[in-house]
Amino acid sequence: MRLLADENIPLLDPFFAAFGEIRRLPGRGIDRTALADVDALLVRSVTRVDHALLEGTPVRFVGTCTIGTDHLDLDYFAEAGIAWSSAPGCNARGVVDYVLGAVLALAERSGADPAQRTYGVVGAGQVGGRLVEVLRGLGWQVLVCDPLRAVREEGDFVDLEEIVERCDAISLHTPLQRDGAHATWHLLDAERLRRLRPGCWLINASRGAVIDNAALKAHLQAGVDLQVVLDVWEGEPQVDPELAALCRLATPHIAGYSLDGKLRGTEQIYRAFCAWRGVPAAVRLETLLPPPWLGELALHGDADPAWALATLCRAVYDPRSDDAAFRRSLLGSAEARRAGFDLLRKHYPPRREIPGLTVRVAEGAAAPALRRQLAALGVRLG
Ligand SMILES: NC(=O)c1ccc[n+]([C@@H]2O[C@H](COP(=O)([O-])OP(=O)(O)OC[C@H]3O[C@@H](n4cnc5c(N)ncnc54)[C@H](O)[C@@H]3O)[C@@H](O)[C@H]2O)c1
Ligand SMILES: O=C(O)[C@H](O)[C@H](O)COP(=O)(O)O
Repeated sequence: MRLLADENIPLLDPFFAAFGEIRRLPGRGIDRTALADVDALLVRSVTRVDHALLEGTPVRFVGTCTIGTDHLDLDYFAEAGIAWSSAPGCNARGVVDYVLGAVLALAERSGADPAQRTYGVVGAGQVGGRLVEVLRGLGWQVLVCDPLRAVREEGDFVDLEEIVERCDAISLHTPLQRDGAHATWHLLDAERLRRLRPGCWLINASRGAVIDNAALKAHLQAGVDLQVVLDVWEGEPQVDPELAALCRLATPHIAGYSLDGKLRGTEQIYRAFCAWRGVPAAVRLETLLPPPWLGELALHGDADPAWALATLCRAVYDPRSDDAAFRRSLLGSAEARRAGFDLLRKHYPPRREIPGLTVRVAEGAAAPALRRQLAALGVRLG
């Protein structure tokens, strides 16, 4: 059996070497010629996998080690009888940690208390759903917009217009859907951007085109008070440096790039591949995932919970370092910027997730509040 894989997929050998030959290529370099004798294709999000790529090739299985599937032509797969799988939820926690880090950075910069804002989460699936749980667990006010969930289940959902009008921090977590009743392409268009509350924090770690980037740039250039954090960009890997300069935080589509999330992505595709082959999944991620690097910490029982929240989150991950590296990469030519976007992602420093922490809290006046907060963050209590 021959497998072709994006070279940025980690742990290919431990999970897939037993099945046959594994060839590796940059995800953007995978073409029909490379697939001429390939049975299974393993990608991340940068390879468009459709009729044009697969027609006439022997590929019968496609796995994407990512949450997003907007780069896959699923209708064509169904028509052509090609088995496929994505990795739902694999890096959702990485994105939650990114949003927390972004919120804390915006709060520090503006002097605002993050606990006093009204958060709006748009899209409450694997990522947004976890984010809502964490924010509400912290005792923060959160409005949730997810029209697809709203028709399926009881719950406290609001529409997008209410999010736009009432929230002073909005985080987008929808898939990119170009058409249909719940299309998300340019969900935040010029008109909705205009109606955002002054001083609003707007975070996009979903897909670039969920916000109309040209409209956003024009809006920011007009001097509107809007604090924007973008991890994803229309047209990436080409990023508009003028738009990036207008953002408070700008990163190269790495919100979900925790080491844990990337390895989970490969494992989930390995499991789907084994199921497709009809063989048991013998390799276990637990044996391959390194232990948390920041293991155990102790907090004084009188520690200020707001200080503890910021300190613990930042100790695990602070998106400002990714922002600084990305801004440096945007100084060169258009070609260098495009290459820089992919290089930063290819050589991304391993980062772990907040729930890997174990924290002991000594007895003290703030101990109950600290324990509640740690539980909300998903931290283990030692
Ligand atoms: N930046 C990153 O590194 C990164 C990492 C992971 C995922 N993502 C992106 O985030 C997206 C969300 O991930 P997920 O795992 O939560 O996906 P998911 O499919 O689990 O959840 C998406 C949610 O959005 C809702 N939704 C769909 N259309 C909507 C609309 N018009 N308005 C409001 N809600 C709508 C769905 O009902 C669903 O509950 C992915 O599709 C992917 O594009 C980005
Ligand atoms: O959809 C996802 O899982 C994320 O956007 C993921 O971070 C994409 O990873 P990439 O393909 O950019 O390596």
